[in-house]
Amino acid sequence: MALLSLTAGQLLGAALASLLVYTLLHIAYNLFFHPLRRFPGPLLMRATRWGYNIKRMRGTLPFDMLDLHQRYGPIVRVAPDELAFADSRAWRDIMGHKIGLHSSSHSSAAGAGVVGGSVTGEEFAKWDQFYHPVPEMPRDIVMAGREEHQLLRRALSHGFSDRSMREQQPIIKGYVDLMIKRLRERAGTGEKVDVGMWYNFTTFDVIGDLAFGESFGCLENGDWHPWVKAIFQMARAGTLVQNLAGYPVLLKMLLAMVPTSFKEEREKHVQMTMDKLKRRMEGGKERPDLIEGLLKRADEWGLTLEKLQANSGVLVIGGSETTATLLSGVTYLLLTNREAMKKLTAEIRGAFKSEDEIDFASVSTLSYMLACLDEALRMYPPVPVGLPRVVPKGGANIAGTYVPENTVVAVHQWAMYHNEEHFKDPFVFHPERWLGDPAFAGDNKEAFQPFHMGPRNCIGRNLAYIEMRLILARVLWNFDLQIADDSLDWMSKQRIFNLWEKGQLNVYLTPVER
Ligand code: HEM
Repeated sequence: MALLSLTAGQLLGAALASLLVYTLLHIAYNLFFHPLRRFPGPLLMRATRWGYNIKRMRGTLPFDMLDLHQRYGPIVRVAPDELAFADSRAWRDIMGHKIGLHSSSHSSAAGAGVVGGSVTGEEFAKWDQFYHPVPEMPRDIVMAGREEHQLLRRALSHGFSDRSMREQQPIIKGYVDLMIKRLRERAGTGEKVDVGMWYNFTTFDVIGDLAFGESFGCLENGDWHPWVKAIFQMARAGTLVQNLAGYPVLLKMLLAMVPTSFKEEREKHVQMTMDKLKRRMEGGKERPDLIEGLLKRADEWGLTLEKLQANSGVLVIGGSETTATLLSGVTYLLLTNREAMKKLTAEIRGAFKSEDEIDFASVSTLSYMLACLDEALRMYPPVPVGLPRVVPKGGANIAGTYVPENTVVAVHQWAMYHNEEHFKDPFVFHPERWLGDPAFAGDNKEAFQPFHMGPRNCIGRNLAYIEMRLILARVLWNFDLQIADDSLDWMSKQRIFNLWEKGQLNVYLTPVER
């Protein structure tokens, strides 16, 4: 027995020693022989991916990226095989690589022009360890490979066209009406209201309806739907899964440790969305929503219900949390910049004679509001992290620098937009910078790509703008807002686990008497 345990002990020792030697050799390779060895970065990040992973787990990665760029310059080696770029040329080089396509403009149909474009060169693939860390999960449009992506994008683009959006107006307006009604019930009572939560309820109900044919009932019930709640609960766990994606054995062990109750809960949610989708399908294919285009092609392409459900789900996550985040951000920034709030309130209240006049077309004429939204997108980008791509075979030139194939590359939005190289007074809310104020003539607007560019840019960009404009206009038409003391440092105390961990944004609402 003693001999056996000694042998086992020796075996364990040998295994540990081999692991140690392997790790040291690996670190030595990363530091002295790796093709990226000439790029600057902190020792721990160049030596192992754990430097990066720890920052991600702490929820500070996007902020740390700014420090790293300030210390090491516009290209930083943030992991042995990964570079971060703070040079605006990198957007086009990474996202629009060798592709004769343009980034969408405010007036283009949700980037739909990109859909019809022809891809002539090698696209930078999305990095699976970030986008698809659990191989068993079905791929949706965001994580699909190039060919599948093109098909899905073409089918979905129909629902994002100007015409579809006009037809969706009554659906969206219905939820905004309900949001205002709910806020009115709570306004003027002296009770503070978590306005961020109400924005989330509204955008989830809107996109839930447009993607699944039914809302989540958040506004109706004044409460989070479990499916929506689960997204936030998953955010932190998601970063852990991403960190372990490079270690399949550890990842399997982690996934095996997930409690059965949690798995059951997840199954329940999947089933619930499947049921919603089935009801949507039974209602017929013709409905001016976001999923109609895909349903029409489902039979022809042999799309499974699972695939349809994954794509509806990603529309909800991609389209709701982002929009609600920006609405919370712009509200906070206006509440803490009284002059801007005064100007915007005057613009909205001076533009309309009655609330009925506030619609898709009329809100699009409010230029100060657009500047406020853009400035909020700069200071509080809903996608603050860098979304990693992989350099294709043969390598590529990015921002004037040759980068070898298989390198993971990303532009980190929050860090890019708070960099003085690109924006004057980056930590101050200045909507005027988007209105041609000469004081900001030196700003580098090319650096600003909150919806990304190229064939995989945000398909919902125009929908997002219209929704944000409509909701903000209606809120400021109806209420005077004052921030509650416990939310004064709302923005500065947040951390980021892919998504902003927003916390409550408490305000006092006073109905405007007319
Ligand atoms: C302020 C709001 C929004 C922001 C900042 C935003 C940002 C982005 C970004 C940065 C991407 C690129 C993701 C990547 O490279 O992997 C993206 C993709 C996408 N967004 Fe948005 N988004 C917003 C609103 C919306 C809305 C309202 C929808 C509609 C449901 C939507 C649906 C999508 C979809 C489906 C994709 C994937 C497109 C593709 O891969 O072809 N987004 N978004």
